[in-house]
Amino acid sequence: MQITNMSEFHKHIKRVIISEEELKTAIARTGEILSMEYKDKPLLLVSILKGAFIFMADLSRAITIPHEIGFMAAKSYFESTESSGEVEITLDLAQDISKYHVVIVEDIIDTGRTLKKVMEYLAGKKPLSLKVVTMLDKPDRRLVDLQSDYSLFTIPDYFVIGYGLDYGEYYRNLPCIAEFEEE
Ligand SMILES: O=P(O)(O)OC[C@H]1O[C@H](OP(=O)(O)OP(=O)(O)O)[C@H](O)[C@@H]1O
Ligand code: HPA
Ligand SMILES: [Mg+2]
Repeated sequence: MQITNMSEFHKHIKRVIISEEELKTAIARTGEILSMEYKDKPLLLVSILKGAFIFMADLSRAITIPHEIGFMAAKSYFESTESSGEVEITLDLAQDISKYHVVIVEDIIDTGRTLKKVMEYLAGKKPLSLKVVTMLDKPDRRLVDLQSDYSLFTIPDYFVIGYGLDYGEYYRNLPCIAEFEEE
């Protein structure tokens, strides 16, 4: 799929679910909480690309204590609103994480498959501790029994786009979270 004109682009944006202002407020509050929780500890934020890139950039700037950042990439959704069921890790971390308290930064937990795979992988590298912060949690679609430690918004079973989240690689640049309109 390629979207090259604005009417095609807008046609798939059904309605705003979470506004830019609501996101900003929630991220600022989460930054404060993490800054207190990890004070005087070696903190490493690990973002799961691509979806978490905008949340990661905002959250890192909302955290006022010293910390490092790292990136992994995982993919299981292609041109579909359904998970393919196969999570592929396409980019590995560059750091040795054994001397860090690691916080995984995710954009969304949906079926939970991506997070499960990433958590198992990172736990095997024996960090000092391992927690998860997710911008969005969609518990109705969970297929794997896991929860995040910090969750900014719980959403119903809608396929959502914006603020890093895509459909077919588009819509990551929307400044809010919107419901995707299939056709
Ligand atoms: O809980 P799950 O059902 O596993 O879904 C959550 C994952 O799916 C999306 O990634 P995607 O595969 O779309 O890759 P992307 O981040 O590059 O868009 C999203 O960014 C999460 O990482
Ligand atoms: O609702 C969603 N939107 C975009 N990407 C996703 N990956 C899992 N769930 C979603
Ligand atoms: Mg995606």
